[in-house]
Amino acid sequence: MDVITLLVAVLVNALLMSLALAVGVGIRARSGLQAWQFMLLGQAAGFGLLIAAKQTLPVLLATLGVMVLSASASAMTLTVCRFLGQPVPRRWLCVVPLTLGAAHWAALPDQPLATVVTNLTISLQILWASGLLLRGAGQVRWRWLCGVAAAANALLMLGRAVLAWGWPEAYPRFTAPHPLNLTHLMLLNASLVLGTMGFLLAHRDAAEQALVRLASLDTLTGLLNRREWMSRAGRALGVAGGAADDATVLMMLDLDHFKQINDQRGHPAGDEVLKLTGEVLRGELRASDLVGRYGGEEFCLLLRHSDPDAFGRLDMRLHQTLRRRCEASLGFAVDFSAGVVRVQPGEALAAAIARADDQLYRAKHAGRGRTCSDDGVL
Ligand SMILES: Nc1nc2c(ncn2[C@@H]2O[C@H](COP(=O)(O)OP(=O)(O)OP(=O)(O)O)[C@@H](O)[C@H]2O)c(=O)[nH]1
Repeated sequence: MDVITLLVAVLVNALLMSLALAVGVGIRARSGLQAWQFMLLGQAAGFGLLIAAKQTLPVLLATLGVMVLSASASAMTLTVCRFLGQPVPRRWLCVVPLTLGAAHWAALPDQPLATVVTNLTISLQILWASGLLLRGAGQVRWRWLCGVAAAANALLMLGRAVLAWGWPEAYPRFTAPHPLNLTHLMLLNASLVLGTMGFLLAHRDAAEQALVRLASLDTLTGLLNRREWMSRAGRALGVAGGAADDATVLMMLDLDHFKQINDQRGHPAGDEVLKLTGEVLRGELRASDLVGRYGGEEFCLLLRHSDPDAFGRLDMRLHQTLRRRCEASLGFAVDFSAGVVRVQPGEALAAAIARADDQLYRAKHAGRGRTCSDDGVL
């Protein structure tokens, strides 16, 4: 087994995986997988240039090869940042390959020094990406897979830098048939495959999470949709065990004259009102409260540990804030009617909703813009 054969194997492997990703998953701009495709292409191009440098223009092609490999390591960090939703350190990702190119060019008359500079820089780049993956990886398997594969690869590169620095005669250059070179290239091949598998898993996880979000959230307001609210409220009330405490309050809320808003100002204005209502509800309620869009212009709230005074103040704030926000953003005020009940211990969710709906009906008939209750919540 010689180093050039292994290098060609890495090149072909990286090219094929990049192609397979493009064909299988497509090319979606700014996605993590797209950055990984760049990483794979960078590996193929970088090693291609290093092999070509053996035949012609050694200094120029080797320097270009080193820069491309460093850019490929930057693409790995970009991949990780995109999958983890972290800010991308763009400047660093560009500056490091350019600086390495200049340093390699300057150092090249001294081959061991060029090897040290190259291996040290790229190994630190890869360790950076691997650190991002492994820090706080918890139970996320793809992070361990990609992080450990990258770290092993980086550590062997670091070993090369140390050898070239301390024992230049024993480690002349990266194409020498040294056991470290052979081990590194085999491990690099494996780490590219494992990395591709890991990031495909990450891609699948992200798609799964997006589906769960889509299935549980109302797309217009960002609140829980009816099905998800019912299921969470049912659980919160402990339907089976009748665990509702006597300070659990259920509120059904319906925007007033909403049809008129749609008819007179257009459907988009109606949608804006719904979005603002979602924002007001999210802004005014506690994280422990459950709020959902029940349907159309109707919303439902389940509030735990709500005493009458606190609920009265919240109710007033909701009416005032919605009127004020609509006035400020849309130029007209919108109010709502609501019915509120205290959930009885052991009461089924559907029964509490029906009682709150009766109170809502009362509020509409009493002139709208108010909240009604018949069991002392207000
Ligand atoms: N813009 C918009 N309108 C919606 C949406 N969902 C339901 N609606 C409209 O909401 C309106 C509800 O009208 P109604 O049930 O008569 O209620 P209302 O006009 O608010 O009357 P009151 O509740 O009695 O004050 C209908 O015109 C629906 O088309 C939506 O997602 N966007």
